[in-house]
Amino acid sequence: MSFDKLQELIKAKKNPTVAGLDPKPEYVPPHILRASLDKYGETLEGAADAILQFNKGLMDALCDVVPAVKPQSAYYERLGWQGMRALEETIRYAREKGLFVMADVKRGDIGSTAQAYSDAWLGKTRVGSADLPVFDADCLTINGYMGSDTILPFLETCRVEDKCLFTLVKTSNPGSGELQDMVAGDRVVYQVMGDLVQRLGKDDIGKYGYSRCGAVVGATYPSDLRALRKRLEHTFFLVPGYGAQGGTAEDVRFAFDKYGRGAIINASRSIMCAWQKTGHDGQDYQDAARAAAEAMRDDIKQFVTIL
Ligand SMILES: O=c1ccn([C@@H]2O[C@H](COP(=O)(O)O)[C@@H](O)[C@H]2O)c(=O)[nH]1
Repeated sequence: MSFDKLQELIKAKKNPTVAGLDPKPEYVPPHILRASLDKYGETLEGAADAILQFNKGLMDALCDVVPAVKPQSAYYERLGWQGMRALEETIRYAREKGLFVMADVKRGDIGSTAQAYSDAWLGKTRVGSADLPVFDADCLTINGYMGSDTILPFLETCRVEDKCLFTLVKTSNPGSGELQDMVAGDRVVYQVMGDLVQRLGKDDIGKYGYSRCGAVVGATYPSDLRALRKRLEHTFFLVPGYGAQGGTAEDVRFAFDKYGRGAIINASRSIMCAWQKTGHDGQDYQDAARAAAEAMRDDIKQFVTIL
């Protein structure tokens, strides 16, 4: 069970947080960006090289503090195929460093296309008689709002490959309530989605009590987070929205079960861009990122004890 592996890494590092890798060239310290642009010019290749070097430096600094990284595919896609190559190399490097890789791609489509996405991100692509891993993440975010036929192909790949998923349930953005909070019979839409996620995962529960089918639940709606934790006892949560979006440790404490398990809290910009607040031109970006990740861990530890 892949959430078992994640839970064990969380316990070993005493840290239920994940560092987001959402790199824009503007977030890369000037000395790294300059070196890549000198080598490749002001090109997509230059920008992709810069974000890859930045990611590697961040992972070197963070790999003994955080259990996981969450690269957000959009920041790599915007640099074309060179960006996607940087993402593939980022994932490979993370795995070499013993980090659990959560690819944030929020994919979802009809069953046959969902299968192709899950081959690409979690499984293997068949070429002749060979089955070839592609991005090979440990875990994936998906958008399951097209229904169970979208989620099931991903879940089947997870079962075969011993991996796991996070499906969007109640997202952290200001407009999430426009659709997700709509009343649907005796429930609201995000509760319907949460119940579906829990039902689809229920036959494959790991040793810590969680299925392979997790949920994304934002830190920015703490009362919904608290109610969902009670409602979805077998569903592991990915909780974005801490830090840059205003979520606090007091808010995210509701994501955990009584053993301090069942959730991982994400922060991206507040870790990656920590160097921009130190006034040292980015030469200290690794120390700054590490200090930000340790501060987040210690902040959450005030409210959550991991057993
Ligand atoms: O509801 C959601 C779902 C996903 N995200 C993603 O998490 C990070 C948050 O980044 P910060 O810089 O820590 O705000 C980003 O990759 C989002 O795409 C989310 O924020 N909310």
